[in-house]
Amino acid sequence: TACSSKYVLSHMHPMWQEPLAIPGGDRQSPIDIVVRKSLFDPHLKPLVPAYDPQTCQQIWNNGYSFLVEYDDTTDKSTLKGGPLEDQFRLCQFHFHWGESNAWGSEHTVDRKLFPAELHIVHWNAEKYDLFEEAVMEENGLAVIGVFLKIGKRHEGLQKLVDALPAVRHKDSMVDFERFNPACLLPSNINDYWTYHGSLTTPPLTEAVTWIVMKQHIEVSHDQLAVFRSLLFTSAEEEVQKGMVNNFRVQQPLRGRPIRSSFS
Ligand SMILES: NS(=O)(=O)c1ccc(S(=O)(=O)c2ccccc2)s1
Ligand SMILES: [Zn+2]
Repeated sequence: TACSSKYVLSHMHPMWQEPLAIPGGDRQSPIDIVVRKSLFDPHLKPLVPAYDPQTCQQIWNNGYSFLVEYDDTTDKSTLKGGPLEDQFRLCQFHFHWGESNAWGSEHTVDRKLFPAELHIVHWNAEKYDLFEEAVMEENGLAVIGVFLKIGKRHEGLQKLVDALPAVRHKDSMVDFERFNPACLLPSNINDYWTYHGSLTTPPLTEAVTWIVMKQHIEVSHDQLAVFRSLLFTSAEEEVQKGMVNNFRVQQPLRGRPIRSSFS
């Protein structure tokens, strides 16, 4: 793939070697959100996530992060409103985090780094028949980003944390049921920034309407420590590598507007 999984030895050693050039790559993610350069857009609507926890299927380690995957063959779990013109289907959520609480998020706000970031991934099932199609289209995906801070224990997250030891190695998977990702959203989901960008892991396609929440959620130090107990490597590999710093380096804004739903 464009980005091999080699380590880049740098201060924050993100996970992989950056490709030299992405075809047409002037809408890459993540970015730094410069608050004073974002533009309040009064036409942005409230976001309407409607998730059915019964569509939750499994949790697995794909060697980049751990993902909780949902049945996206029906419109039972959807996202609409906000900057979106169509109705999108929930397909998975995952996180990015650091080896220390000093960094780990992919997006930053006025250069402020958070210890981790949640991504809830949806695809445009109104315009496309398959996820694989949507991934290649500019209005194909919508990802909600939520920053995590270290603080009080997140009760909703604990069910997920308790399942992580079962998916310690790359390619391990276990059933996971009745988890509603809405419990991971901040209390105020009406304050967000939105811009057009890309996937932050291969294939890095510029298919994403990003919706980054202004309000963070809190998780405990111990909960985030369990994320760091996961491994990038499969059980067979002799050298085990801890799954940390699985974030991409920030990308140039290239003049893109960042709109805010709040003034
Ligand atoms: N970090 S991120 O939210 O930008 C992201 C990266 C990859 C995905 S994907 O799982 O949708 C996907 C998409 C295409 C191929 C494989 C996985 S979402
Ligand atoms: Zn992500």
